[in-house]
Amino acid sequence: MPDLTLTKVAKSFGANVVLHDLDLRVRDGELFTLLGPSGCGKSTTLWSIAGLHSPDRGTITFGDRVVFDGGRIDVAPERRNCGVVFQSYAVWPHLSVHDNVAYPLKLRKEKRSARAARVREVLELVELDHLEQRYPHELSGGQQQRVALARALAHPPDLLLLDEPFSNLDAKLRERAREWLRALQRRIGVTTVFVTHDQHEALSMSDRIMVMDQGRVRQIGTPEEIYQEPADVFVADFVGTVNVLAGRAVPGADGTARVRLDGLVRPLVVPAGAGLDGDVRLTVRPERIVVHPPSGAPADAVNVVTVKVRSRAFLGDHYRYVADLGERELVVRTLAPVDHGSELIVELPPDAIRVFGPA
Ligand SMILES: Nc1ncnc2c1ncn2[C@@H]1O[C@H](COP(=O)(O)OP(=O)(O)OP(=O)(O)O)[C@@H](O)[C@H]1O
Repeated sequence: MPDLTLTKVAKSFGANVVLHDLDLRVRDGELFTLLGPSGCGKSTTLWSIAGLHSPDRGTITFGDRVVFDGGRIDVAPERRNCGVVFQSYAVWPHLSVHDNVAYPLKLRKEKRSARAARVREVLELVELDHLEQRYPHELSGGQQQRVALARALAHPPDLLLLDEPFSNLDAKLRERAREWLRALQRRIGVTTVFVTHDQHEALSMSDRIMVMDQGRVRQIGTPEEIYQEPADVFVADFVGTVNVLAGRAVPGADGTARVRLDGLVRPLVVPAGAGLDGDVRLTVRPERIVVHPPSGAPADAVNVVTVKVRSRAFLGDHYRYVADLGERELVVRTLAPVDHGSELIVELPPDAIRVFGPA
């Protein structure tokens, strides 16, 4: 399977600039996810790769094959050899499962016997071989989506392109579908570009994620890098839950870095070397905040503050509290049950804090 490279791909619809000189490289065999809010240009990127949109500028290559080059080269979608699955199942209602999957092979004029063998093979792959003669209306949503996937794989594609393929499935089924697809993708090793606006989906399935915002790349990294080392506040906030606290850096005489927050008596100690100056924003994940018992925090704990619980939600495996921290709110995630209105002694460990510039 080839690498996929996009170089300075730009696309506008009228005055609306949807992709700003996008650069990305998907490695051979990788499951690469485009993640971002609605309208950020994920589908436009995927469609440009598939050849369903022509970018205004830029280059797209599959390995050393140029499929798009500034309009001089624009290989037709059916010659790019991409398997594409969209959000809507887009299986033909009047064709059986077998005939849906056989269709692309028929178009390619493959021999009947080879066709039948390949259909059987991909239906086994998606675990639908026992439903070969059924029609789409006799299948569940998840099964229809697997038919669409089998059809995309029927003629082995160089690239598999998936645009929110699970969004019509309910939460439980979706979770199973993710695991199943990830295992299948690993097994067949097809280079895959996956579009979603669901951070959990992106984190759980991807080798690497590209976070997009308004047609620009915010960050490309592994799920761990994106979550633990976000490039900016947008990424930190879009992927997972994060507390964003605006404050002002104060130079520490002892070489440590500190940030003063309105309403807090003592400035917070933040990681040294954070390059602090003037207005800053701090981020801290709710699960990194340590909750101490009412008897208090150990003497060596830093950034210990008492906060008042304003609301609480029991979420089965943890409680989520929203508490007042000075003049702002702090989301805390913990197993400890605490009443609404009571006080919590919390610690914001410096290594859980990341420092960014002002908004
Ligand atoms: N054919 C089109 N004509 C005009 N504008 C379009 C067209 N397709 C997309 N757009 C606009 O381009 C922008 C990006 O759309 P795109 O579908 O790529 O976003 P997305 O990130 O996939 O969003 P979603 O998650 O909602 O599908 C949006 O502002 C959208 O309205």
